[in-house]
Amino acid sequence: MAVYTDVDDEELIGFLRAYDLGALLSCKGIAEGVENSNFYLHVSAGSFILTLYEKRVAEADLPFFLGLMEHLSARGVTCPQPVRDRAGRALGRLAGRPAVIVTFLDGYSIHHPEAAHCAQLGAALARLHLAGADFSMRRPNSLSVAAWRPLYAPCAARAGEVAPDLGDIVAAELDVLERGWPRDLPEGVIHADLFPDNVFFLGDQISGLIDFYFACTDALAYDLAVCLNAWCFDAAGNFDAAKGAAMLGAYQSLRPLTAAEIEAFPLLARGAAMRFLLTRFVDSLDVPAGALVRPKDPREYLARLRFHRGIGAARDYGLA
Ligand SMILES: Nc1ncnc2c1ncn2[C@@H]1O[C@H](COP(=O)(O)OP(=O)(O)OP(=O)(O)O)[C@@H](O)[C@H]1O
Ligand SMILES: N[C@@H](CCO)C(=O)O
Repeated sequence: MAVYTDVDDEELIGFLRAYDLGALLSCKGIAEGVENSNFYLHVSAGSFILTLYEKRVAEADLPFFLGLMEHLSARGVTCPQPVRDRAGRALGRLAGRPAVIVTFLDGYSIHHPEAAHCAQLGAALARLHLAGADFSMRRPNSLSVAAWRPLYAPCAARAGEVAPDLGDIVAAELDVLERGWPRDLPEGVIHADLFPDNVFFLGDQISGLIDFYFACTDALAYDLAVCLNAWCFDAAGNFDAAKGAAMLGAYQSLRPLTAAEIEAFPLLARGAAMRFLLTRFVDSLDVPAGALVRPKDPREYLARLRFHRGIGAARDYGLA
């Protein structure tokens, strides 16, 4: 997260009056993340996270995200829980933005995951998919293939600011992805942004998952492709086959992929790289003045996309 919207102490104290959390002790902005404004909230009742939702989160989608966190937690997936006010409402309004208080999770994220962390993540992702199977709400993926061209088009003229060949690669790649994107793979609830900074560890075990604000109903294997991109490449953009095998193997030990998912995987991996390349590119052109945020580098995902374009078949990822 980040801080795009400042919260005035008086207003926060007024906001907290609706809750049974006691007095405000401190509230500090969190620099990590890029999407929403987040604060460590310390009140008499303990430590919490206060989130103000920013541009990419539609207020109408919040019941899906909050309901999903409650659903998954009830099925053994450790994730933040929305705190309800005395009237039973989880969603409030603060500093002109939709706002929610969620429980604080102990743990720390691993910035340079090893193969063992990737295996843990693969298993955690499969458990999330299985736990989400009976979640009754649906939310289409608003950042899937149909969204990429409209996201890119207004910024296309500035592609050369990131890399000389970015414009050519994106143009060619969008055609391929739009033409071949698989439509009939097994679907369910996906996290869609399960990067290392959204996974907490205690010791060598995953202790919790956070940041469900891109969660949606989409192909389960696409979620795995997002994670492969986020966890199994080194800083120079080289694929680490051992990490890939660890993640894919652990996932499949709990939820084996179908033949169609395996066949589609190379294209899903290209699409996942494209999604993060584009949001990073667009965000890098428009950092709000005064925001506490460290924008993420689109070139990391250009390197991944280049790698995936050279892949012949799923077996090159270690999938048979
Ligand atoms: N429930 C929580 N418990 C403890 N820490 C949390 C919790 N939620 C968020 N944080 C802290 O806030 C930081 C930012 O949160 P988060 O990743 O959800 O933000 P975001 O802007 O949505 O980020 P992203 O760029 O991953 O989309 C996390 O890295 C973590 O340090
Ligand atoms: N996880 C994303 C940021 C949130 O969408 C990225 O690293 O680009």
